[in-house]
This record gives sequence, C-alpha cells and structure tokens, in this order.
Amino acid sequence: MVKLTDLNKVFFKDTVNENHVLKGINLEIKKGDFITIIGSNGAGKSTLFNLISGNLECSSGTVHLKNKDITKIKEHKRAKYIGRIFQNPLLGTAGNMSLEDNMIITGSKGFKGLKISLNNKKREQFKTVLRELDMGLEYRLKDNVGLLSGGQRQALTLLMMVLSRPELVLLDEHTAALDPRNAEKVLNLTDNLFKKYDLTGMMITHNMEHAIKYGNRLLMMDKGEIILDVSGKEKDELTVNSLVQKFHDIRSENYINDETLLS
Ligand SMILES: Nc1ncnc2c1ncn2[C@@H]1O[C@H](COP(=O)(O)OP(=O)(O)OP(=O)(O)O)[C@@H](O)[C@H]1O
Repeated sequence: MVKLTDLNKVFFKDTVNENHVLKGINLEIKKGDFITIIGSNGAGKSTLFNLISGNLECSSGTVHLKNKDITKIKEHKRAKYIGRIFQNPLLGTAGNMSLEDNMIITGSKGFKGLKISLNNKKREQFKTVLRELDMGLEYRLKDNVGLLSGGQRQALTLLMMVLSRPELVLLDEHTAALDPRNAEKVLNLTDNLFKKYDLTGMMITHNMEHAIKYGNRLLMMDKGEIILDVSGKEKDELTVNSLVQKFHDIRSENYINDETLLS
C-alpha cells in the first residue's frame, strides 16, 4: 500500500544548524495496517507524516502509494488519497459553517460541491453517519461547527475524513488536546472506523498505553530512526514496562525513563 524507501530529511543543510531529522527510513505499510507510533520529542514523527503527506519535500528517498511514486507530487494532490488529522480540533472543519455544509464539502471533495443541493435523502444519509458518533450531532445539522466541543469537533473531522475514502490516514496526536474522557471516546471511534471501513493508517501518540491498546502494529522512533517495529502477538503482549525495557535494550542508554518516552 505505502512504501517508504531510504527516506531522509535534513533541515538547514550545509549550515551550522544542519539537522538530519530522518535517517534512511524504510517502511512498508500494508493494506489494513493500523500503526501506532511513539517516540521522544524531536524523534521525527511529525516530519515523517509531513514527508508522506507532501507537506515537506524529502531530502532523498522515495514515497510510493499503491506502487505509484508520489515523491514529487504536491501536497494538495496527495490530499485526495491521504487524510490527515492534527492535534488542534479547529483545523479539520470550518467553524463558521454548519455541520451539513461541512459534510457536503467532504462528500464532494471540494468547493464545487457546494452547488449540490441538499435534498432530504442526503440529509438522512448525513444523520445516519452522524448517529455512529453517538454524540447527538444528527440533531444539529444546522448548527455551526464552531459551537461544538473539541471532542465533538474532532470526532466529526474523523468521520468526514473517513467518508472521503482516503487510501491512507495520518493521525498526528489527534486526541492530545482533548480531556481524558473525550480522548478515550475519539480513540474508540477511531478504532471502530478503522475496523468498519478497513482503513489503513498511522497514529502518533505520546501515550504508551494507547499505542499498545490500539492498532495491529507499533513503531518506536528515536533520533530519526525506526528502532522498533512490532505487530501481531508480540504487540498484543506488550506492556508499558516491556516497551520501556525494549527501548533500553535497543539503545543501551541508562538515562532513559518513562518520562522521556512519554514527553
Ligand atoms: N519545518 C521545519 N524546519 C526546521 N526544522 C524542523 C521543521 N520541522 C521539524 N523540524 C525539526 O525536526 C526535528 C523533529 O521534529 P518533529 O516535529 O518531526 O518531531 P516529533 O517526533 O514529531 O516531536 P514531538 O513529539 O515533539 O512532536 C526537531 O528538531 C524539529 O525542530
């Protein structure tokens, strides 16, 4: 589905500030993979997403999506196939537009779609999918999205992204700005949507318990490298302690503690 080959990103090359952020990343993401990514601050997690989504250019290496080399394809073109959600719940939806107008745009993947009339059938379809969120949003189609809570808004963003049928989903700490109860709700929704729509994607999190609980595969990044890639039974058997121990074993560094990985 997605293949990253010898991906490198160097910021400020050939200056005193040169920063080699991603170091020869090789990764194959299979159809249906739900990969959680953990790693310390500055490990390169968001940069990895930026290279996959086309937000940043690779210094070297290639990105393939379904066997097509998309390394040089601009971000707005990749956005048709790659859905990305950020930490900030305000980013994924238009706050000054109603829920139904937001959903029309998603359904037509662009502003041209605004000309599409919203008939009763379409409105019922919206209500049906909103009901999946179990947040009462099916009764609020006319409300501006700006009136929703952060959790409701992030759930809506997630649903809208899924409805646009992306080939790849990138979740960049999408629950980090929510209170624990809403974060749990949105994470469960994420998990359900991955299963229901057979999505393929990756989720960055600083919460090791979430990284272990969700998905079928877990990557640990450190200093621009993927230092651990576990799936299946090995992932199922992980605990926070064993994960920290693995980090010790791989890096053989004594100063590391939970805080470092979680921060
Ligand atoms: N656009 C940019 N220009 C220059 N340097 C950047 C840019 N984006 C990221 N960096 C640098 O790349 C390094 C990795 O940053 P990145 O955001 O990918 O880390 P991360 O693993 O996502 O960290 P965090 O968990 O703190 O979000 C950092 O040193 C950061 O300062």
